[in-house]
Amino acid sequence: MSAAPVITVDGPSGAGKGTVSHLLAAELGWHFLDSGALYRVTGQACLIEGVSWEDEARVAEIARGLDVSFSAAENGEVLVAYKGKDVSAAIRTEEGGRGASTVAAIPAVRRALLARQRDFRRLPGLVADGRDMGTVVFPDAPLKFFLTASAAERAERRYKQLILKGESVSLPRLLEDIKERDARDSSRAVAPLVPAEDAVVIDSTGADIEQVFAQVMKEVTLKGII
Ligand SMILES: Nc1ncnc2c1ncn2[C@@H]1O[C@H](COP(=O)(O)OP(=O)(O)O)[C@@H](O)[C@H]1O
Ligand SMILES: Nc1ccn([C@@H]2O[C@H](COP(=O)(O)OP(=O)(O)O)[C@@H](O)[C@H]2O)c(=O)n1
Repeated sequence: MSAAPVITVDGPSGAGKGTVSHLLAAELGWHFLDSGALYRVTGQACLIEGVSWEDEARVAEIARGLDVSFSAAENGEVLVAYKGKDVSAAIRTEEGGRGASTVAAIPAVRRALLARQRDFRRLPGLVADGRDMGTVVFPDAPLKFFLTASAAERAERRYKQLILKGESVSLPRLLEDIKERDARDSSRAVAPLVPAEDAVVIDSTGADIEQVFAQVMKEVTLKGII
């Protein structure tokens, strides 16, 4: 039997990857991989276990043995647990994002999480959201997207999202954070954030979710996936 098909959705923070990937997985009835959540849980596990994000050997050890589980809440939201304890809210904070991008720069951490990500590939198909889904984890995916938008617009989207969750955040600080994270993700030696050569690049600056999703569905149809 041939491997299940994969559609990859990569791009920087706040580009709309999670939103578009969820919509696409629901539309196709496919599985969904939130690879960022694995890096976020690794960062969170370090905080819980008292391991510094900079201690590469110990962080890699945590990633190798990561006791993480995903389940669906009654309201349809995805619950993420570490050692059986709900960490869904903690991993989505600004600090959670910083931790994730710090531990994600450690090559041994990326190696440790590779097989775990590939295990999500199951029939009828997988939508995979991340930074290196199309370049490293699923290079043979038949359809790859790279979503992007200006840093200012992505910071504003993130600002609204965190304010709605009741976090007190400042827009200038978020913009700095996004630029810092872009630089760290793009310049790291292993699996840097770059579009795959065969990716469809969509810049959503000034476009709303419906417009972006329509563009994505057009490509899905062109590829004959539906
Ligand atoms: N094209 C868009 N226009 C406006 N807001 C968007 C768009 N795409 C996503 N958003 C909003 O921006 C925020 C970040 O989107 P998200 O999908 O979490 O991005 P990513 O997964 O790339 O970090 C969410 O609140 C989402 O509703
Ligand atoms: N495939 C992936 C996914 C996330 N990451 C890292 O994990 C961090 C958090 O990822 P995310 O997708 O949850 O974050 P957002 O794009 O939603 O801000 C990113 O800043 C990346 O540094 C990665 O390196 N590779």
